[in-house]
Amino acid sequence: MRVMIVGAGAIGGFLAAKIHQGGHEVCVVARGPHLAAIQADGLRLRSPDGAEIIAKVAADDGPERFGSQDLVITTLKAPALPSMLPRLGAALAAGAPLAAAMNGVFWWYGHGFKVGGQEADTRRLDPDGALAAIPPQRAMGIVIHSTNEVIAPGVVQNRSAKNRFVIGGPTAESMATAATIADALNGPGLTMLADADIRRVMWRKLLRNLSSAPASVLTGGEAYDVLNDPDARSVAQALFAEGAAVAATHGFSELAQEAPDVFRVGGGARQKPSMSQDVDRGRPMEIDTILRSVQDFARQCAVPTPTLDTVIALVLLRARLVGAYPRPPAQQPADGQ
Ligand SMILES: NC(=O)C1=CN([C@@H]2O[C@H](COP(=O)(O)OP(=O)(O)OC[C@H]3O[C@@H](n4cnc5c(N)ncnc54)[C@H](OP(=O)(O)O)[C@@H]3O)[C@@H](O)[C@H]2O)C=CC1
Ligand SMILES: CC(C)(CO)C(=O)C(=O)O
Repeated sequence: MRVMIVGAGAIGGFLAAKIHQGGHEVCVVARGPHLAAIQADGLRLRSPDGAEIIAKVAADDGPERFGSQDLVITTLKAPALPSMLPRLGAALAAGAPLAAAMNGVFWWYGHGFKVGGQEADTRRLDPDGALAAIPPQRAMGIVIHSTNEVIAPGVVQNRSAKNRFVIGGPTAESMATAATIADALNGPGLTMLADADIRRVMWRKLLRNLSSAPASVLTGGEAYDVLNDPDARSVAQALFAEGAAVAATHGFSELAQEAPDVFRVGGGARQKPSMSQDVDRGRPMEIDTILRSVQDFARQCAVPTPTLDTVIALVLLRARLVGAYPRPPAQQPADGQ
């Protein structure tokens, strides 16, 4: 299979190395010193035990020169996807599916998915309509259960004992394609499973991100700190409960029962959630896909979310102060100020 990974950072680097190891033809789109290191020495993936694989993959700063692919996986942070899309024409020309491996709500989530007689409100995720150009039968999402970080240019450190990726899409046709992709990619080095109920899988992960990421953004703590501090933990539990109440209006009421697992003593990664790493680096944050989309769903179904509303307001301010989220037009400073 010819597979392109667009935005081969932490997650994309893991996937590229593993898919390459599985015998597929892999090319990656990256940039800066990370790209230069991949081009010079290959993509290096380190396991938690220190073992390393080096994947000699083709790499460039754009997708254009690689030509048509059988599968395009984007592992860009969500805010970067719309501006990349117009550049993917050649890669997608032969009808390749586009799978987004990401946290949060997929832009296609509402396609054919009614909540109280209305399509779920995902307008915030595609305000300019760029992503709507992807035909739903070729649109896919990958839910990630794997922790990785780019620790040096060209070097990805994996930090999970188990790494599991779950793929699915919004239509019967995209689900059939997702099953074919999972068959092709799943193997000893990579767990890639298809799930026809991908929205449920998405929510399970989303509730975990939603619970721990905001307090980490606001306090600088790791996910472990947020989930084990007696005071911050109650904020995380309230966020989980509100998110689970929203998920229930979408038909996923059993997810509320997972709270004891999420909040078991000693749980939570010994690493800052990626949204918190982004605010530290002043990089565009996935606030719309992980937080505000859930708030939009809540408003559509009249579910009260007082804790979520409060933390979103504070996270937005923190993000705006470091330039990681746009200010509303009314708050743009006047010339000369
Ligand atoms: N890391 C993790 O452990 C987990 C991440 N996720 C999710 O996975 C998704 C990907 O996250 P992650 O891998 O951590 O993110 P990274 O920032 O590590 O990877 C994204 C990569 O895309 C690159 N990039 C951005 N724009 C362009 C462009 N125009 N051209 C070329 N390269 C570009 C970035 O470069 P640059 O660095 O220069 O911006 C970066 O290397 C997110 O949705 C995240 O929430 C989910 C579970 C765990
Ligand atoms: C790895 C994990 C689960 C940590 O919260 C994550 O999804 C993230 O960093 O966004």
